Amino acid sequence: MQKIGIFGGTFDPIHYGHLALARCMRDQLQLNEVRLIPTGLPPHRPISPVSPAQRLAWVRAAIAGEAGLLADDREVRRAGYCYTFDTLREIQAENPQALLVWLIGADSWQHLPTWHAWRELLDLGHLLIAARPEFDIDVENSRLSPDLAEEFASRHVIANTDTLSRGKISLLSSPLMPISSTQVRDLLSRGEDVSALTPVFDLLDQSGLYR
Ligand SMILES: Nc1ncnc2c1ncn2[C@@H]1O[C@H](COP(=O)(O)OP(=O)(O)OP(=O)(O)O)[C@@H](O)[C@H]1O
Ligand SMILES: O=C(O)c1ccc[n+]([C@@H]2O[C@H](COP(=O)([O-])O)[C@@H](O)[C@H]2O)c1
Repeated sequence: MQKIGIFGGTFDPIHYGHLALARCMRDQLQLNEVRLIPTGLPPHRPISPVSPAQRLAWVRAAIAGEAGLLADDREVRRAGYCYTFDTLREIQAENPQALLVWLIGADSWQHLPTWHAWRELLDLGHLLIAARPEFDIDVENSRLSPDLAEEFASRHVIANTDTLSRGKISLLSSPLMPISSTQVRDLLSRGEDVSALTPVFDLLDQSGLYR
């Protein structure tokens, strides 16, 4: 069965943490491809002054020539808010035989109950959650909403190539990466070197953005 990885983000800008996660899901779960999908108009955060087209261009540059990683521009082209539910449904309709395997970080996971049609969204693919420093994914943790803990308990499986299945949730076995777009933006605004944090440091520099 074809297995399509889906990794949505603001990518404002893309960094090595994003790349590591995309490679990790591709390799560990033997996905045919992983689509990085920069969001256009995000429903849950302030609009970035950096255009969707610019963020997409950096994603393209960051993954150029890398087998199995693709940039998908559908959310950049979409008019109105970008909901992951719509994105997964579209990709499934275009690939009726494929299994969708979608990834979010632990911070996004904590906020999932605020997402559009979040329970139905969980039925559309196999969700992978990536650990992130300072964001707990421990389902015993009292800060996790009871609704979310309940969904996790009923859907959780250990991720491997045999257990991948629609409607399931797994923790991705990925290294903890203390890196964020916020950190990249902050360093750039102070004129500091970000070459250790993102492969597109030279393009960021040339753009003059975030200064
Ligand atoms: N270092 C990381 N570890 C785990 N997950 C991450 C990491 N960086 C980003 N993610 C996840 O990748 C997805 C897209 O992230 P996004 O593009 O918002 O980057 P970000 O670094 O979180 O940005 P910002 O600092 O602007 O919030 C989100 O689900 C987020 O949780
Ligand atoms: O569908 C939703 O309601 C929804 C709400 C918040 C975030 N998302 C998606 O989650 C991904 C990560 O979002 P962010 O803000 O952490 O970059 C990105 O693809 C967003 O489109 C989706």
